[in-house]
Amino acid sequence: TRTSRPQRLLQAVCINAVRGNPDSVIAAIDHFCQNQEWAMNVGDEKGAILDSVVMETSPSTVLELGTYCGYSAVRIMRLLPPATRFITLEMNPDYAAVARQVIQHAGLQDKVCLVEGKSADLIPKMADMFGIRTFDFVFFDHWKDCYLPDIRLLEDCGLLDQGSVVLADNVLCPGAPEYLDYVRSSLRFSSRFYRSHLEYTRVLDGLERSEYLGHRDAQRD
Ligand SMILES: Cc1ncnc2c1ncn2[C@@H]1O[C@H](/C=C/CNC(=O)c2cc(-c3ccc(F)cc3)cc(O)c2O)[C@@H](O)[C@H]1O
Ligand SMILES: [Mg+2]
Repeated sequence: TRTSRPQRLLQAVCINAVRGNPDSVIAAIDHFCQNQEWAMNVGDEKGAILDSVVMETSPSTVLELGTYCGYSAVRIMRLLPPATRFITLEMNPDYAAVARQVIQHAGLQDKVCLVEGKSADLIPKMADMFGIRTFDFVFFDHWKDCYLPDIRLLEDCGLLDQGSVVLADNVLCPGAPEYLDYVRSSLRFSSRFYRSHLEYTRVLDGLERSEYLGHRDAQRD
């Protein structure tokens, strides 16, 4: 096929969403994925949980791993006050290009900082590149086998502070078992699971919210 699924998703946004209206962009993507083609956006059911965790955290600095088409970036940014720093990392240039246009259609292009590259390469550069000391809120929605190495990397780079919240998508489907074992057994995190469903389906899935408790030692046995 000539166009990719992200390009067809972007087309649906351009046709059906009102420029400058983030909620209409979210609705257009959800409609496209429910009625035309499934795509791996966090979706409306898990998206509502994402919204509530963002709002209760009221973060000053936000990091997202795995922009894809920009759906969760729009969901998060539409809730943030003007001064909030929002950084999203995407390794695939084609997806990044679609995401920039989706975010622009929502009118949020001045708020987004979309960096192209791999999380493991970029996380150690966050302080130097953006003068960010710590992130108050981090959303994991990239390759599931990167969740564990990347939360360890965030800790090692000192990018998590006491009270920082890491919210991870898909901990049941496709699943991130090693990540779950780690955050649930570590004395440095307090974790809780939000039961939900895989986007646009009835398949069980959920989000894990892990709050950083500070630099402690030891593991829970
Ligand atoms: C280390 C690194 N650095 C930077 N960008 C990175 C990166 N690793 C990946 N990315 C980027 O992030 C997105 C990838 C997201 C991966 N998400 C999923 O695999 C996923 C899959 C499903 C799913 C569930 C049931 C099924 F039957 C099929 C699929 C649902 C989901 O919600 C998912 O998130 C994609 O845009 C990729 O380029
Ligand atoms: Mg996901």
